[in-house]
Amino acid sequence: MPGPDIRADENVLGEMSTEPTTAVHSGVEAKAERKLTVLETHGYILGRTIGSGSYATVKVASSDRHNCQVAIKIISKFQAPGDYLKKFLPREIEVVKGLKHANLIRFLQAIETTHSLLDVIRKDQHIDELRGRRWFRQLVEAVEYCHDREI
Ligand SMILES: Nc1ncnc2c1ncn2[C@@H]1O[C@H](COP(=O)(O)OP(=O)(O)OP(=O)(O)O)[C@@H](O)[C@H]1O
Repeated sequence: MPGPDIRADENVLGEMSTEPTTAVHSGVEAKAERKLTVLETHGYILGRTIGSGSYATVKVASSDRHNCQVAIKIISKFQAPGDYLKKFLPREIEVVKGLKHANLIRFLQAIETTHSLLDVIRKDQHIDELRGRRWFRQLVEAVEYCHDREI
């Protein structure tokens, strides 16, 4: 993996939420505020795309914590094959983690995100009855649990 001028490398598994939301602050002025993305909560401000591979998109970002620019490798767990996620990617991370040389990229961290129900529906588009029934049961059980506690 090349990295001529960007020395840090970041592996991100999963997808990031970019959906905006609004929050109302107490005080004189009510101000609209955007929900932070997963990367922003880790102190990274995402920039332009600098490359793409078979299963990843690589973007440049600035890091508050590291006080430098980093490369962020974003991998969709929906799109990448199981073999890559379970075998090749962990191996790549292990190898890169062990590299400590002035002229090579340095691995900083991996962030794995989980998928929301909306992500699954967007991807699969059609939810079969078996899955729909299972999810609905889980939902009803959770609501019942809350109701039992008078919530
Ligand atoms: N640390 C980095 N610094 C700068 N650019 C990078 C860095 N890592 C990756 N890139 C850029 O992103 C591209 C995609 O990288 P990625 O590791 O996903 O795939 P690849 O190794 O090029 O190919 P493949 O997916 O087939 O193994 C690279 O070709 C390179 O241009």
